[in-house]
Amino acid sequence: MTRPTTPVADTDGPASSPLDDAKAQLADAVEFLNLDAGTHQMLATPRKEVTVSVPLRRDDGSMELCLGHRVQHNISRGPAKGGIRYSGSVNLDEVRALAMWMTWKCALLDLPYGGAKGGVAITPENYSERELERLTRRYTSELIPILGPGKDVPAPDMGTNEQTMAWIMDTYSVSIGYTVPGVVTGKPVDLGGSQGRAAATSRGVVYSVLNAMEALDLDPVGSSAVVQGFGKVGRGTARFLHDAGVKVLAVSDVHGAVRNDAGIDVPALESHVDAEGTVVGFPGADPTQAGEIFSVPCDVAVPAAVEGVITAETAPSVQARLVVEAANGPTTPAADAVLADRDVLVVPDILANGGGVVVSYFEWVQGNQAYWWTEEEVNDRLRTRMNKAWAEVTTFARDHDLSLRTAATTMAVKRVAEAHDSRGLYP
Ligand SMILES: NC(=O)C1=CN([C@@H]2O[C@H](COP(=O)(O)OP(=O)(O)OC[C@H]3O[C@@H](n4cnc5c(N)ncnc54)[C@H](OP(=O)(O)O)[C@@H]3O)[C@@H](O)[C@H]2O)C=CC1
Ligand SMILES: O=C(O)CCC(=O)C(=O)O
Repeated sequence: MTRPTTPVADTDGPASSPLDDAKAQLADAVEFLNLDAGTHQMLATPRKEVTVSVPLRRDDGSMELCLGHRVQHNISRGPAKGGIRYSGSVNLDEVRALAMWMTWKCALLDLPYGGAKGGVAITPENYSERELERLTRRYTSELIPILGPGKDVPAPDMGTNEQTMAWIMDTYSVSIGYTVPGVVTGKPVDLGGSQGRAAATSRGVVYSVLNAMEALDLDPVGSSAVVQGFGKVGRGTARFLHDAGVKVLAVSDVHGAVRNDAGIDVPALESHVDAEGTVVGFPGADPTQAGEIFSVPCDVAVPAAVEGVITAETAPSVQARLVVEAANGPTTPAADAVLADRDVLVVPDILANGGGVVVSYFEWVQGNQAYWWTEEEVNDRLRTRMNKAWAEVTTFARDHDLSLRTAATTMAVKRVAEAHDSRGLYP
């Protein structure tokens, strides 16, 4: 199927940029913690940013210049950590926001990492596999001085996957002169990837859904959900919700959306997507407006695509009792306020989608020890970490009368600021 030139967005456009949103969330935490202006500025500013022009030889012999970025937002608690995104909408400010969210996510989940994100402004569907390999290798070569298992460890994000990580690992290793599996996570299992990493983000999202349902006294069996995005995260989330007895009423991707109020047969939809490359045309559901997916009446709405899709304008039409953020930054601060007024509980991205980086950490730990865990061990440890973070955030929110987002961000910011201070006065 041809990719639409204008992506199907669920709003008329974000009311604020992801970086504005991330900075507003940080400001709330800084205010609560009463941090000084200098510390606020330090936390609001990336420690290192690299922008590279990547010359790409297309298969037809022509040359194209692609712009790539890597932003290391913070390294106070350990090496920078975070995914690499390939998308036509990548820009430096977006990468800055995503890197800042990674810092808070790693701190919240108590991982020994700072935060980073990378991106290349290309639409991967428009490139052949050989072109993507050349692009990835050249982008990696440009970044080699700032990457490394103790410096900055990329992982997959939108538009990238295990294969991308294998190319990065190989390019880095060839340059260093020996194999360095710990330079990336989210690798193929036969190259030192972890069991359970591919499904970890979705699994963690569903643990968050189940924890939040328990808090709202909602029985998962027979409850209902909608999922925006049917990629690595959205697809697994829909599948695990289905497995937990939740009826998935609607899903969308960049091409459109499908809806079945009796509940979509998610495994059948997965087979359809494997064959057709999109949810559109699935015979077990009706076509519906992708832009209206969050107005479908249901218990849980899961944004699992891009930032800024729930805005002050669209939040009043959200029908769910719960929004669980599988995507990074899907809800703007103005939308948060609208949802709070309407008693819609929002489980924030840095908590809800933390399962991916938790298992990336497990992959890094296993690689460092050259000792591999079973998938069951990985999933058990993931669940323990997610449940611990859920308990900590909900307790902090209750004790201080904060939203889950402000509680989570505040806890994370406090940990990062304290790590910075502990390292001494002249770091
Ligand atoms: N991968 C990971 O481990 C983690 C990812 N995340 C976040 O989860 C989100 C999804 O990432 P991931 O699943 O890896 O990415 P993928 O590239 O695997 O999938 C993205 C999905 O979103 C769809 N999509 C893209 N733009 C839109 C749009 N405007 N409206 C509706 N659907 C859209 C895509 O459609 P199509 O298939 O048609 O292209 C695709 O189904 C991102 O916000 C990412 O940062 C967070 C934590 C970890
Ligand atoms: O696994 C990782 O290191 C990071 C995944 C990611 O990019 C994210 O959590 O947003």
